[in-house]
Amino acid sequence: MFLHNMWIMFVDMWISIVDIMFVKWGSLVNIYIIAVGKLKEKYLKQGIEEYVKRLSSYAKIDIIEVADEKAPEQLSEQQMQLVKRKEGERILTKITEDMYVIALAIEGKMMSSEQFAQTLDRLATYGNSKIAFVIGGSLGLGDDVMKRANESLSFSKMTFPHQLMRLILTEQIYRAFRINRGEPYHK
Ligand SMILES: C[S@@+](CC[C@H](N)C(=O)[O-])C[C@H]1O[C@@H](n2cnc3c(N)ncnc32)[C@H](O)[C@@H]1O
Repeated sequence: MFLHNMWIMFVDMWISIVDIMFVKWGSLVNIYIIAVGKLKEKYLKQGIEEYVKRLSSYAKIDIIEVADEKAPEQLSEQQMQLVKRKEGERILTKITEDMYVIALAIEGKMMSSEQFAQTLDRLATYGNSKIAFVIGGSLGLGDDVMKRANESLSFSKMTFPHQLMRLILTEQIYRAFRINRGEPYHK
């Protein structure tokens, strides 16, 4: 009986280790990029496709687009809030309970590529196999999405167009996996 219990414990422990390694090293990491609006520019599409292809050996990447609201120049503060709320509702329907959500926001936390790589590594180590990055529309992300986010990430104090942000993000995720694997990557 004692030996039997020891054997079960050993097998359980081994399964947990294998699970952690799978999640940590990519095979079970699912990355979602939830973005407002359609990607129109061909050169951006090509760039993103290239990084998604390169990333496929590390993780599964899903890019989920939600429709944007029309946001003409002369909107009142209230109308802008409404646009962000409607877009936010669409974003939230794509987020499941088990996702770790990182909202991209200018006022979010800035980090180096190495720190970003460590963040992804830490998430994978602690079993977060579903990581969702959220990119807002032309007016940014609404309060409800920011509340749901586990953390927010800034790529600088500058404002980037949301379509370009997708390309920058996919490149940085790819760079992070290369850093975490200790694989060469041009500086
Ligand atoms: C055109 S920007 C929105 C600008 C809007 N005025 C704001 O303050 O959020 C569209 C989206 O791209 C992302 N974005 C743009 N610049 C960023 C930056 N420097 N860091 C992180 N995300 C950024 C954010 O998700 C933002 O919601």
